[in-house]
Amino acid sequence: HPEWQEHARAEAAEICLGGATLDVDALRRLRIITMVIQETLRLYPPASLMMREALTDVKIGGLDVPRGTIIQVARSMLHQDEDAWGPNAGEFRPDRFANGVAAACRPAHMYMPFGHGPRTCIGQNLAMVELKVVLARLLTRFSFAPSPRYRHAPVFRLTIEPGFGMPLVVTKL
Ligand code: HEM
Repeated sequence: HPEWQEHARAEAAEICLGGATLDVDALRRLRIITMVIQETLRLYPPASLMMREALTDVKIGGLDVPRGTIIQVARSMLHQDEDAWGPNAGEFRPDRFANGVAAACRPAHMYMPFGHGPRTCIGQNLAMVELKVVLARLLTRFSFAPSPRYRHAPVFRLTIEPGFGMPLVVTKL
């Protein structure tokens, strides 16, 4: 999606002007980069399975779930459900997050790359800061394109990964 790479680079260039420190205020202003990260974590949630054990007998909708059952939910199914996200759920459209997660899908907790509830990811803010800093710094120095050898084949190992690696053509700007 070279057009989004360009938008993200323009934003990074403006905010990192003259090697400016990426402090809290600067990170907050990286709106396009935040949307690009959110959309990437939607389509390819690295931690793809959510697992929960029923501690008591419980009824979920019309389903009787006995105590001790392990329930696994595939995050990518929640993240691509057209009822929640609309007919373009399968497309890479970072602008769906322009007005926040609550406006991007209904109900809002259908988006959960970092999990949900009391055991939600403790490192999510650190992860978002790292991703924003690394992307902003790299985008102002280099441009990226997939190598002709790249084959799009996401696979589930412990996390969702590119099945045959991620060879890139990196050009110094
Ligand atoms: C993009 C990066 C990351 C993703 C997608 C991610 C995703 C997740 C998910 C889905 C869970 C399970 C939440 C649940 O069951 O509801 C989790 C738990 C956890 N994550 Fe992350 N995580 C990321 C980065 C990090 C980082 C940077 C740290 C630490 C520095 C971290 C530490 C943890 C810990 C300790 C838990 C267990 C929390 C608990 O059970 O109470 N994660 N993460």
